[in-house]
Amino acid sequence: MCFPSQKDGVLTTETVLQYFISFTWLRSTIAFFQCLLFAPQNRNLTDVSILCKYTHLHKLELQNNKVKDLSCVSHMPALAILDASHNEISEFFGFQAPKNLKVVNFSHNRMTKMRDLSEFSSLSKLTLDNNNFSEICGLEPCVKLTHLSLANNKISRISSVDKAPLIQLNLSGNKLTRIEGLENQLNLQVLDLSHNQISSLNGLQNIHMLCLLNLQKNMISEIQECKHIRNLLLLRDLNLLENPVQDQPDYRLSVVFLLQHLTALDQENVSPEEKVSAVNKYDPPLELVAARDHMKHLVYQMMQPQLLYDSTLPGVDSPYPMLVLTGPQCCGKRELAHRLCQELCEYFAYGICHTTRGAYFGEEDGVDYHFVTEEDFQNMILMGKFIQTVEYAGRRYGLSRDAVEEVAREGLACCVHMELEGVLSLKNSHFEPRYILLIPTQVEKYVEHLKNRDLYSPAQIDLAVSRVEMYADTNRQHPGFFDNVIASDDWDEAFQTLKQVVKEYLVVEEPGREESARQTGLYPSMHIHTTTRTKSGLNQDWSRIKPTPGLKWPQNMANENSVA
Ligand SMILES: Nc1ncnc2c1ncn2[C@@H]1O[C@H](COP(=O)(O)OP(=O)(O)OP(=O)(O)O)[C@@H](O)[C@H]1O
Repeated sequence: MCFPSQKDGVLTTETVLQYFISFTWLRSTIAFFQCLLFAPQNRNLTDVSILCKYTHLHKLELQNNKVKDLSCVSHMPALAILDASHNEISEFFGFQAPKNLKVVNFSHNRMTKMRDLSEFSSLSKLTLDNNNFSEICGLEPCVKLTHLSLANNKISRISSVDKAPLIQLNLSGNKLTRIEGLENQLNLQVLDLSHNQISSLNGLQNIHMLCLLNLQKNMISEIQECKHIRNLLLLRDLNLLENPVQDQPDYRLSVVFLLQHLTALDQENVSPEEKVSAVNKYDPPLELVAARDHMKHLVYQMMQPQLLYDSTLPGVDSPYPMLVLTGPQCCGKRELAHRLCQELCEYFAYGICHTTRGAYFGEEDGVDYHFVTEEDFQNMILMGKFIQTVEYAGRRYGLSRDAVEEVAREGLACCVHMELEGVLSLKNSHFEPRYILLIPTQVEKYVEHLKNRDLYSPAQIDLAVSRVEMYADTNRQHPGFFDNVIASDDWDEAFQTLKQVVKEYLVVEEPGREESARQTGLYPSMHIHTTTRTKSGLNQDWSRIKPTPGLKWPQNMANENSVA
């Protein structure tokens, strides 16, 4: 389009005057031009040299012309804002520096090489999109540069931006293969690295102010890459569209789980429901795990032909007496369970769980555990054999109905040891055991003990130690959840306390008669002391039992043998 005053793309005085906007400020009584705006856009201008005369220009907008030479800017010492986008300029800052030049837009030009910008240290916003730069350089002196955009160039490395206090950086549409040189960008809030060939998010760990990260159309293929940005707690908006990672199963839920502070992922809001589903899937609360476990075994059990378990029938007044020792791995509960079953063998027998882990040296199949294969364990689940199961350190453990039943048939109460997840699951069942927590109170001693066992890797030791607090916390948060809590630092002491506690449960009547009864084969009546609690810690009774070793308990034994 040609203007009357514009001949062959040459800017003339008439045109200049047409587009001037001037502000007059009064300082004392003298009026003078302080700031001028000029906007001859879309005019096919090729020559703007006439602007040399306008030395007071504050803002110059020349976008969408055909300007090649910007040397006129050398005569504008007051220039603060320069927009020369969509022109044909090939020289990068080919003019003397206006002292206060702050904002420059050279996008859509023909620039190929950056140069040292020492004279342009006031620059705060620099837009260089759609040029032909293959390297970022010369920006070190720009210590006020907060916005830098170099989209759609040919840059293959991030460099030279170390000292710039960037808030926004756009390097979309380049040839980047990795994220580097951003370690010191502590203020960066918006980062656009879309349309590159980046395959890892490594390098973003330190950018703690980052709020928006665009990585659309890159080469990120692993969900685990999100771990590099997991600690960026201000990150709200992440775009991973058109990356191979999107083909991973459960991609969205996994990312939402790993980055729970996100409010938008791939240009879609992350809903609270999604966050809950993600947590329930990847780190479900213990209660949920237990409820699922219980439900699973109940369903599989119901699918089997129903058996009448005469020894462990539930009853409102007569729940089967059972003792559960719980606590972190290797806190001594297993040893104490065995010892208790030996010393109080007329009341208790050890409930042998199943496990998929291999036997340790000295362990016996059918004594410590039933050692089974993964496949056998799975089949047992499908056959409805288990009351509860857990996965611990990659191995599976389960208490079978038969294990309890075997003990019950002997007229004894079953004593088992298990982790907290097992307790939670068991609390959903009709069994109403006594739960005794054995907890290490001296962590160093506990660690020492774990190490001395020579069985556990450092990761396993860390896991076990980290769970001590979980037990303590459960005890604090849910008073009554455990019937008793015993410090397990010294196993002998712990055993004495345990025995005493258990004897308090078992109120043996007329102890003097015990010996004569034994001699005559008649056992004293004994009942388990009644206290008030429930599955969650309130109102549960242990029924009175009268064990007759070697004999099968009658179905309604508890009622028959109740001691008034
Ligand atoms: N059926 C079960 N349900 C829940 N937890 C169980 C079950 N059986 C065993 N466990 C627990 O799983 C954890 C790992 O058991 P494992 O026997 O492999 O450990 P360990 O190294 O011998 O330690 P510990 O001396 O505590 O048994 C232990 O804390 C154990 O009590």
